[in-house]
Amino acid sequence: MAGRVDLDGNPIKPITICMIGAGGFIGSHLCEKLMSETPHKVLAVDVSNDKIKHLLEPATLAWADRIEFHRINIKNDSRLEGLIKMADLTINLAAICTPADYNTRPLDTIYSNFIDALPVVKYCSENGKRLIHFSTCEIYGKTIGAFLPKDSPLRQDPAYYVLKEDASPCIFGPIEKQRWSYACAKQLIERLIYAEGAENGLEFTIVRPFNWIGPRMDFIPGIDGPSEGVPRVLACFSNNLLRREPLKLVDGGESQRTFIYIKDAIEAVLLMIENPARANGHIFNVGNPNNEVTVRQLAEMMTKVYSKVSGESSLETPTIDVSSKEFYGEGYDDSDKRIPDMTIINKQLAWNPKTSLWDLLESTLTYQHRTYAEAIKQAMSKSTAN
Ligand SMILES: NC(=O)c1ccc[n+]([C@@H]2O[C@H](COP(=O)([O-])OP(=O)(O)OC[C@H]3O[C@@H](n4cnc5c(N)ncnc54)[C@H](O)[C@@H]3O)[C@@H](O)[C@H]2O)c1
Ligand SMILES: O=c1ccn([C@@H]2O[C@H](COP(=O)(O)OP(=O)(O)O[C@H]3OC[C@@H](O)[C@H](O)[C@H]3O)[C@@H](O)[C@H]2O)c(=O)[nH]1
Repeated sequence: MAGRVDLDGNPIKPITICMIGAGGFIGSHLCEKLMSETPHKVLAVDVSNDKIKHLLEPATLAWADRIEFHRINIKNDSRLEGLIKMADLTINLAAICTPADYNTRPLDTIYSNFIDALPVVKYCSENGKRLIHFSTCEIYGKTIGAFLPKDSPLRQDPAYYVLKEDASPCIFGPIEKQRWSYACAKQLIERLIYAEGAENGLEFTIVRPFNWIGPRMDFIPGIDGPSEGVPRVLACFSNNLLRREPLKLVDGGESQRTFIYIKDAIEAVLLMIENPARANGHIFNVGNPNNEVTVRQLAEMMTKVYSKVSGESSLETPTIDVSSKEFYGEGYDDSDKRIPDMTIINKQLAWNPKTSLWDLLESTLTYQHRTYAEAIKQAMSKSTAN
């Protein structure tokens, strides 16, 4: 760790980071990176620490004095301001961020993504502390191209679909499509942070993740999460593969996504943490434009990769179609296509993703198989015995 320098060749000084939502998917990978590769200290705030237990125990771990867990619900805990004051930088990851919740629990979604984030912004601004806030690629909503006729040649023109931080509009559906409650709440908190920067000098960076995936994402229903719960697509498809049931394609699986390996994305976040002069005042897309697939293609690729890593044959009927109403309920809607423009992050942080979709699925599904296959087998044999 000695002799670490930033992108401008200046030595990096150890800092204290208040990380809110540190016990989640992204937080767990960020904590791991900070502990193993940097001298920084983390005040890890979350309601749960299951995903970072391996970093907290035993007390003999090399970094034991650099990470502290605080079980705090930021909705109602007066200790939050003290922790933000103690830190040099606050990173806010806390949110409800699974699409199945957006249309079924819109109030919780809006409170979590807007109201609960307000005190964090306020404490940072009032105490002159830097903030890295996690927003989302959903902020772009639908592409302009989605409104063109299906056979329009303009649909092939990147001007109609590539998503640029400083140029693309935010296009959401009508209010009754409650899917957009999340994107809209994230948009308003972005605008508030931006305004705090403009009017009160808050030093901020906003991150817009584009479908980061990897180990520890969400939960496997009935194993380490509620049996009726619906996680994001990686965990849904992993669950289907582990149980040898067909993968469900919502509305034909035609939507497109670009997936990025969590470890590539974490490299970008570390650059933001350690290069404040280059990151402050910016909004960054963080994704992998080279890894675009339709959800159907993702299902096909995951089926192949899982068969390779588990040694099990694929099902004769690997996928089935399901309507969004049946799968998510009333008020669901979808983003059609998400390709991040990379100009700003390339220019400011000289960062690029590295891992192909096949490779990232191979390491992630190896983890899923190793972690869950046995537990699923036991749960399934128990339920057939009953
Ligand atoms: N993973 C992605 O691809 C992705 C994409 C776009 C945006 N994001 C954003 O990144 C952030 C982190 O996402 P993630 O994938 O790690 O999700 P996650 O659900 O795994 O992590 C969120 C964490 O925040 C915690 N949390 C929520 N409310 C809290 C509260 N009131 N008090 C304390 N802790 C609370 C949860 O317990 C959880 O551990 C979110 O803001 C999300 O909107 C993620
Ligand atoms: O079993 C499933 C699950 C999901 N899907 C589809 O797969 C696509 C991706 O779904 P995900 O659950 O990963 O979530 P989305 O990409 O739509 O949204 C995510 O985007 C970025 C973040 O802000 C959030 O983590 C989440 O809103 C959607 O089109 C969804 O309808 C299926 O076809 N089958």
